[in-house]
Amino acid sequence: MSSEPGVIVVEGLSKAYQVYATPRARLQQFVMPRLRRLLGLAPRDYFRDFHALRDISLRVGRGETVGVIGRNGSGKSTLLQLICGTLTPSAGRVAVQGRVAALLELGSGFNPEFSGRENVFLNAALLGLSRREIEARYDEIVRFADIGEFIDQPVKTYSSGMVVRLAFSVAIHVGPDVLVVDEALSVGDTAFQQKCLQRIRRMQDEGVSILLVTHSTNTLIEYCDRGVYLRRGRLVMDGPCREVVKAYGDDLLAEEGAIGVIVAAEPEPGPPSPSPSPSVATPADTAPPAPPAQEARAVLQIERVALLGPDGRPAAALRSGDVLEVELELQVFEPVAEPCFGVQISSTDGIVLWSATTQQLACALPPLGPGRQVFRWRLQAAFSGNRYVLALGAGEIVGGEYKRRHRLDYAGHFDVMPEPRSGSGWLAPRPEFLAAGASAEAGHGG
Ligand SMILES: Nc1ncnc2c1ncn2[C@@H]1O[C@H](COP(=O)(O)OP(=O)(O)OP(=O)(O)O)[C@@H](O)[C@H]1O
Repeated sequence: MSSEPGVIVVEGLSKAYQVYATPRARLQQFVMPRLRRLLGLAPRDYFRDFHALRDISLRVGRGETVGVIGRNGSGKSTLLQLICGTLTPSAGRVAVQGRVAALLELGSGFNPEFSGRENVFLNAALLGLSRREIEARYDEIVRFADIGEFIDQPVKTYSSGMVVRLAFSVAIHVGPDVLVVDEALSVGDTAFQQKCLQRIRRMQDEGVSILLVTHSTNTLIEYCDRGVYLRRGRLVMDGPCREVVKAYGDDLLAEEGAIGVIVAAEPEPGPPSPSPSPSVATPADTAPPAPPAQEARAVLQIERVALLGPDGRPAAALRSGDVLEVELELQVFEPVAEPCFGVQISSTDGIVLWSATTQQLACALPPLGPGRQVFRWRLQAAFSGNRYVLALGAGEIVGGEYKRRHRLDYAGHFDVMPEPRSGSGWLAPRPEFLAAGASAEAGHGG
């Protein structure tokens, strides 16, 4: 690690949780060691250590914004909590300079019995502001949170969005040196998220150091100076955002499996089924999931996807311009009068490159009866050398509009091999560069 000073310095940080196999083991751990000691026997443990974080070192400099990315359970929240001091490390050290404002677990800093107003004063005081300082900022805090009359109601009556609005507003108005945000923004509505991100930009300009956990690779690339990638409690990469996003995307795709793997997805609600049940994740070549329970039926469900190359065989790599077929097997639970299918192609960092529905493409499809059916999207891979991620949807036209009943956010991916003497990126506009000749007028000086 470099010897540069940091506003946040983390060195050799580890956190182990004690995990009990059963509630009984927890009770045994409470009682038995004392008993064994009384009996003169050597104590033994009834738990095992689970390492949520292992040997993490990183620095965040003044005015720097660092984004932390990783799959669920990779240790992101644990890292943030250790940095904020709400958890104690099992090994290593954390040093943070200045006032730290944190948005950790939703509303974790609020007392639910107190009103919003009382919580503002309580929170800001805990962050070191005097009563006079809080009074001077109070109106601005309330204006930014924009939760109306709720400010005088107990926080336990707030929606999760309101809690985030107030918590974020307090955090940004206490004049922090360090802002730590754990995915909290994803709870707010889009307009509020934008307002927060604009404020984050302003804080960056003011030299606040920011540590941000995000699942959005776009937010990482757009707002962070550096990315930190955690995988199963270990820091596997600390570097430029695009490289971190690429490594994360590669791992994600590798772990989800090769072509034809279906990830779990929620069928979307639709009449006549009252409440849909989640589908089961199944690799393409294993048995399909059992149909949803009778009382919680979905209209239809995509159960298998395969990506086929120009020869009709499963393919993971294509040449630019090849024809690609995306085969999907559908389980239809209820008759569908006007079926409709959607397809979306994205980059590995989640940017939608193209999407379409059969309705947009004016493909009139016959009604579907209950049972299994197989369909194919035929597409041309008119793309540059890169990796592409597919999402699929299926549903029906109701009142002239596409109502999606099931979506697979990840329905597979494919690589288009880079061609010699071509550009890079996503599009393949088949460029040529021509010398079109000098204009006669210019040549004669007008
Ligand atoms: N109190 C606890 N006792 C035991 N294990 C825990 C405890 N808190 C967290 N863990 C485990 O530690 C690991 C890391 O959890 P953490 O919440 O830090 O991950 P994360 O990357 O923030 O996940 P997510 O993206 O889902 O929020 C997980 O496997 C989690 O189950």
